[in-house]
Amino acid sequence: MTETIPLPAAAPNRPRTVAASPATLEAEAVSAWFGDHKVLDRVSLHMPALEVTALIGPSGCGKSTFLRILNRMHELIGSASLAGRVLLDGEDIYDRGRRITRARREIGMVFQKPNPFPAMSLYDNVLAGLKLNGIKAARDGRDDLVEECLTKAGLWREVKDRLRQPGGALSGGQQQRLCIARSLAVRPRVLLMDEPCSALDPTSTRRIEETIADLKEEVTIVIVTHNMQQAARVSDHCAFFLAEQGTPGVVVEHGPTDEMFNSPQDSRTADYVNGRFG
Ligand SMILES: Nc1ncnc2c1ncn2[C@@H]1O[C@H](COP(=O)(O)OP(=O)(O)OP(=O)(O)O)[C@@H](O)[C@H]1O
Repeated sequence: MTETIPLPAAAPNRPRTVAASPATLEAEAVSAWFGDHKVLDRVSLHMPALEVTALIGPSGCGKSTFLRILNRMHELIGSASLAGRVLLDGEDIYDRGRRITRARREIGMVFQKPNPFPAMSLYDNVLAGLKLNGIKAARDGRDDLVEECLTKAGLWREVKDRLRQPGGALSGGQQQRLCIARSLAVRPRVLLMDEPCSALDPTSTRRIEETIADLKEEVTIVIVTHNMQQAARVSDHCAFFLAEQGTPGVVVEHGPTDEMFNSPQDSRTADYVNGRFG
């Protein structure tokens, strides 16, 4: 089925439309398996609208698996299964009556490694998600949509005079911002980011962090990061995941980021955020 999404008005000096409406995500008792290997055990987490939630924890504790469950990408893996519920503003994204494509459109994902279409123009890269999601953008609104998304992703000024160049011609950090622009074009309500800066240099990392700060006004953000300084800089809330001695990952503690870093309740959280393990 083809859908049409609201595009910016074409008139000059128009106010920019902000069509996205950030939503609260709620995970309720989420467990996950690959075959009979249980990797998450009853994870419940409130991820509020208009805020950035960081998922932190040592390698292999299930952060990426949890993130992929939040937009129904987990089920793409043949051996994968799950239990529990994920609510987007109170509606279960796994409800039988709900289309999987709707969850993927409303809850976008930015990956660790920037993945623009390298031979496709910057302009078409931004619009690529629309086609993939079966969304029709009116021809006369496309220029405005491309400008709007590149502006929100903090890339417009750097690329506005070379929109016909290929995506692969950009630096790694610019490619990652192009991917963010592509995600924004379908007006997601939540943006999931899986270690979006781990392949980037410190300057590009800082630019992405600035972009995250700007975006949280219009899209709920959930980010996985191994970088504790980054979690402290960008997030409002943090959840600390841990899988001890072969047991499935659980959330040991979650709460406002400053409390998690300055006065954690659990000694394992304190040890982790202070770099004593992981
Ligand atoms: N496709 C898969 N098939 C089988 N097992 C998997 C698959 N993906 C992840 N796992 C297992 O699930 C567990 C959790 O992995 P996951 O990648 O979610 O952890 P993580 O906390 O994101 O790790 P990292 O920080 O290293 O990315 C690990 O034991 C991992 O080996």
